[in-house]
Amino acid sequence: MTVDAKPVAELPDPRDYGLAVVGEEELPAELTSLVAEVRSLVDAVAHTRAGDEELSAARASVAEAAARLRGGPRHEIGTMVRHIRDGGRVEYGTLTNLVAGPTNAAAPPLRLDTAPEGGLRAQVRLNGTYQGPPGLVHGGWLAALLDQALGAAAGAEGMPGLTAHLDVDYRRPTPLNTPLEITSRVTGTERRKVFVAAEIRHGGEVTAEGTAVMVRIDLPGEEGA
Ligand SMILES: CCCCCCCC/C=C\CCCCCCCC(=O)SCCNC(=O)CCNC(=O)[C@H](O)C(C)(C)COP(=O)(O)OP(=O)(O)OC[C@H]1O[C@@H](n2cnc3c(N)ncnc32)[C@H](O)[C@@H]1OP(=O)(O)O
Repeated sequence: MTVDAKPVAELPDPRDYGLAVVGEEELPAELTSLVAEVRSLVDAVAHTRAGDEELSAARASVAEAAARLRGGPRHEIGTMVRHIRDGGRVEYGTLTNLVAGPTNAAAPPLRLDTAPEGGLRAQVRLNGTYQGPPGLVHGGWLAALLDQALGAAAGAEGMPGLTAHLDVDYRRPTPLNTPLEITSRVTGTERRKVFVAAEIRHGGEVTAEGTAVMVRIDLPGEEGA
């Protein structure tokens, strides 16, 4: 279904919306490796069986690290990050996006690239901190992954927007600690609505799939278009 399609030829520049932008390549390697270390820390804390002495020493180290970082210069909330993806495609996302933000240690993170068959594709492996039922990925988290892949598919076609409606079907249990494939694409447009579809697969089988209506953000100067 493609009615009144209005894809934006050029990606909107978040600076036109008054948002700060940082290039992914400008993030210090020390910061990205710190984020990776914290991801590993969260997993280690979640599953540790250490004794009181070890736990107390670890708590003191973590508190000291947090104190070092808390007072320093910070990116403001809403700062966007510019990624250069395969083939030179430019993508903007929020720096601390819960699913894909490169400085968010709570994000896996998800990196979506252009798929040869069209749309976007990513591989992700979720550790035990994404657990819902025993040994399985939390359903709310699967919905978050799908939402991100759906929004990014619209964004990749120059139609960034907000999710107005999200439908998720859980087809099979999704295991932890194993490669998952995520795919997404635009299936149609109607005025400001962008229809998108996405799947999560394990071993080639769909474990969860979703569709959404994204409502395209008005570009400055085209309100009501
Ligand atoms: C800022 C600059 C950025 C620049 C570059 C960015 C690049 C980024 C690219 C890519 C990465 C993105 C990855 C993100 C992924 C995660 C996404 C999220 O988590 S989004 C957070 C959760 N969602 C919300 O918080 C929305 C809350 N809702 C709203 O704000 C409004 O309801 C909104 C904007 C969705 C619509 O409000 P209205 O006033 O603008 O528009 P109306 O006139 O109501 O609707 C427009 C059309 O949409 C339909 N519509 C509205 N709500 C619907 C619904 N729930 N279901 C179905 N259709 C709906 C309406 O019926 C209308 O359709 P008709 O043209 O008349 O046919």
